[in-house]
Amino acid sequence: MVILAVGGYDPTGGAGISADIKTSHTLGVYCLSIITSIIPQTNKEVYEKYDLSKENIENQFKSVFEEFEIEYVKTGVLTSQSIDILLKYIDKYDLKVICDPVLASTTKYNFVDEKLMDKYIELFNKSYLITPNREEYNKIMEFVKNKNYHLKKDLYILITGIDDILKRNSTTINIFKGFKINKEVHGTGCVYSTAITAFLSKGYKLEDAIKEAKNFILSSIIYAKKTKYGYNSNPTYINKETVIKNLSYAIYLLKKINFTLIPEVGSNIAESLPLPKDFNDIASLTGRIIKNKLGGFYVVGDIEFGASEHIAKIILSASKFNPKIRSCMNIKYDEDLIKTLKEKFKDKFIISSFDRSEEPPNVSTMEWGTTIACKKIGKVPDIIYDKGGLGKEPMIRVLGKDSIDVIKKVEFIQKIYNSIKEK
Ligand SMILES: Nc1ncnc2c1ncn2[C@@H]1O[C@H](COP(=O)(O)OP(=O)(O)OP(=O)(O)O)[C@@H](O)[C@H]1O
Ligand SMILES: Cc1ncc(CO)c(N)n1
Repeated sequence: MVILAVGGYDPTGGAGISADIKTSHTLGVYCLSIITSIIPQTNKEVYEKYDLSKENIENQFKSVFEEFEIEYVKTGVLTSQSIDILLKYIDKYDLKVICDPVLASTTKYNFVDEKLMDKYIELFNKSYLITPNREEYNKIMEFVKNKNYHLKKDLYILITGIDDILKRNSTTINIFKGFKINKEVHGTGCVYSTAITAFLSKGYKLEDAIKEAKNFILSSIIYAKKTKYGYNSNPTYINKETVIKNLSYAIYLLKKINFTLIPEVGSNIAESLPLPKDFNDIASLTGRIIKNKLGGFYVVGDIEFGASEHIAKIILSASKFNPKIRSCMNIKYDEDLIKTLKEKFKDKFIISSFDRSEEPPNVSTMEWGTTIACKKIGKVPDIIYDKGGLGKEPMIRVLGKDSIDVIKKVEFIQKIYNSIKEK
């Protein structure tokens, strides 16, 4: 698959063509790119907008259409000259255009004047989908009304916000629920519209492409790159395939460890999609990791989504505190081990706990216990333990950013346990 991104260049890589290429590449789609303007900027301000000449843009178009067959085009920051050229190519190659109408930067630098708005209306009427944020949508509709213009009836409009509203012919046809993450991230509009374009180029139907791109942009925000003045979106794709691969490799790694910290009830390891809503967003073993008679262990069952409740509840609660925590494994409790980890490895492991005797009635122990353990220290710990209760085995739970991270922590903990027991 190939897509073409036409937009501005942001040297920090947070928005524009750089973000488009990273997004497309992360999704396995080859991204051609045409630069309309060079826009030096930070997350605090835009320094300038240097528009490339009509001749140069014309040659950029000529080169990519000479070398490749292109069906989908995503647009970012455009200029009058680039829109004029694009309009010709849309007709000549019957292009499907996804236009992200970037009227201004998040730092309030205007990219568009009235003359250019006229051109944008012409482009919208030759586009498949436009993806304005709420402010841009209101400006476009006011401009259309004031100039007595009309938008074609079959134009899809995705109004982005936290929830995104898909309209066609002024009728709402779907709403894509979001989840506010407390970060102001630069370039989310670019990444989102490019992700939609990439999924469309893979053959996804529009609403499926938007749904998948929504998961993609949320992951890209969760894993956004901290910069001096803010955050840059970090195109990140974690889907069911990623989770299953991680868990499979994690179990492969576990089998290389002399893992003996197996509780009587057995162990399980689970990993979730980003921002899991329920058990179905979390994969684990359908069976358990259980001791065998030779001092080793068996891994029983397959990896399936929805297979775990106990460990899944821990992840569902922990991810509310830190959406980067997507995995957990329960291992055997040992008092000396916890004591040693607390005294000698506090720089490596953040440890918290809960006391079952303090559990209120009618709660899920794992949800209540995980929440208590996180609230106690104001973050998600690496280890949450409890000393058990009536008919309940004491337990250690190891948490991490994914199941491979968790296994590496378990391997270290096992070595500490072995060193204690050898003394
Ligand atoms: N902090 C956030 N938490 C959750 N979702 C977010 C956040 N910021 C942006 N998004 C999502 O990213 C997508 C695009 O973001 P937005 O609506 O901000 O576009 P935009 O204003 O064009 O972005 P930009 O101009 O920064 O490129 C939307 O689906 C929105 O829900
Ligand atoms: C180059 C570029 N494209 C898009 C945006 C929108 O944020 C930006 N700030 N810079």
